[in-house]
This record gives sequence, C-alpha cells and structure tokens, in this order.
Amino acid sequence: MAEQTSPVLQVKDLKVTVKTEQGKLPLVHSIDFELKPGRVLGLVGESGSGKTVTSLALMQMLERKASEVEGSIRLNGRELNGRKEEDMRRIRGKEVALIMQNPMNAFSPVYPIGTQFIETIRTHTSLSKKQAAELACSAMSDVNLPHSSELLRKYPFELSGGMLQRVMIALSVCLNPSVIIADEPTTALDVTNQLQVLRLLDRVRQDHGTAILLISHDLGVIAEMADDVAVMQQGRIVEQADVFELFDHPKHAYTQTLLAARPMLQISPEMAHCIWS
Ligand SMILES: Nc1ncnc2c1ncn2[C@@H]1O[C@H](COP(=O)(O)OP(=O)(O)OP(=O)(O)O)[C@@H](O)[C@H]1O
Repeated sequence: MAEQTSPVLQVKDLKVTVKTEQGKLPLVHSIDFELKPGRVLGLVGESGSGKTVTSLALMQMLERKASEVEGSIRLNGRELNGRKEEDMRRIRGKEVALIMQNPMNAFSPVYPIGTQFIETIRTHTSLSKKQAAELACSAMSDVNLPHSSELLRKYPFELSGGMLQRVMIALSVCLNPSVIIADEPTTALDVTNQLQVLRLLDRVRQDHGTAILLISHDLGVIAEMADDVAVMQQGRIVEQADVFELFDHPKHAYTQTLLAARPMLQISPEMAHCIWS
C-alpha cells in the first residue's frame, strides 16, 4: 500500500545554529533523512557529532532564543519547524516521543512520578485518572518495573537512573506515537534491562508500525535493531545506507574508521536470539 511506504518523518535541509558570545555557531549543517512506518533508522557518530542536538531540533525542544533551526521537519505531512510551543505540547508524547539520554531531564523533581505520568496520558487521551493509572502500571510492567503502583508514588530522586530511564521509556511508548526518537535508550541500563528495552521497542515497532530514530554509540545495538543507518560527523550526515550495506561496504572513510574502532559487537548471537525470541 502506498500509504505504508510514505514516510512519517521527513527531514530536509535541517540546520541548527546556536548563538554564543563569540557569535553564531553552526552545530548541524543541512542534513536530510526520512523515516518510514515500522522502520528503524540508526543514527551513529562520535561524541559531539550533533546527534542529540538533531533530536532536540526535531522535537522543537532547543531553547528558541538561543538557537536557530532552519529547514523542514515534516511529521505525518505537517511541518513542525517553527510551530508554536503550545501546538508542540500537543504533538510531543502523542505523535512523536523522545527517550532522552538523561532521564532526570524528563521529569520535574517536585512531583511524584505517577502524577506526571498520569497527567501526560490524560493530556493526550480522554482516559479517567483510574484508567490512566492502569495504563501507566501496565506500561511499567512492560519495561520490567515491578510494584508499579508503589513506584508511581515516588519522586524522581528516589529512583535509580536505570529505573527512571525505564519509566521514561514506558511513558514514551504507552501512547503509541508514530515516531519514537530514542537517544541512547539503553546506555544507563544493565544487560538484562537493555535487552528488555530493545525487545519492547521492537515490539512497539511491529505491533503499531512505530518508526524509530535510534541514536546509539553501540554499533552492536544498531546492527541488531536498525534497518538503515545514518552516520554523523561534525554536524553532517556523511553516509546513509541500508544496515547490511553500511556494515559490509562502508564507503566514507569516517564510517570505515568508526566500524574499525568498534571493540566488537556487544550483542552476541545468543543475546540477539534472546531479543527476538
Ligand atoms: N547550547 C550549545 N551551545 C554551544 N554548543 C553546543 C550547545 N549544545 C550543544 N553544543 C555542542 O554541539 C555539539 C554536538 O553536541 P551533541 O550533544 O548533539 O553531540 P552528540 O553527537 O549527541 O554527542 P554524544 O554522543 O556525546 O551525546 C557538541 O560539540 C556540543 O558541545
């Protein structure tokens, strides 16, 4: 079906500049990519290459006074770039969700997790408080968080980084957005929970046709999860290809260096089998 193959997210000529005391500093230079339903695009590149800045620009979460985002970000055919913050609040979470690198930034320290979780659900749905709490609990057990009703009463500082990361992932997936941007979603987790989260993302992709932009340092995770890969260097996408093509025949010298520098695939065939079984 034509509808199935049209992209949910189309990024064209995206540029990000920040204003510094020394003047304007370009961080992302004219990048293009698209995401189709149910596909995973891996975004890789060394630290500082602009992956997080790109994800924040897509979500329109960069400080507007201190930065400039140019180009086009079309989500389900609608332009996001320059959209009012009020509109973006309705779109974020419901249509596009961000799993951030640092989960502490995703929650306010002054409210219990549950209040924030339930309010987010209720902003985007017509569920009652009780139904929203049930949905929150079931989403939390999906990411291996037991005693979820107890957890919902806790404040962010009472949870470990890994637990908070899983709460954020549960919140991101529970509203079935068409696109999930996952910025290093498993970095803070131990191996068992990494597998759980990767499995969950894969299940969401399969069951709901969610498109995922997966940012990761871990080329093993990218090799297992991504259909296509874009390689970023100094704010530019220097190579973009199908995952097999990119790993087997990297064309750009930087991609070759990146692949040669990987210690080894951190996901063994046995672990990969665990993810998909
Ligand atoms: N507000 C800002 N002002 C100036 N420079 C910034 C600002 N935000 C980010 N940068 C710089 O932009 C570059 C890209 O940062 P970004 O966090 O996107 O990299 P990254 O590829 O996500 O790295 P990592 O993998 O370590 O998360 C870095 O050099 C960073 O220092």
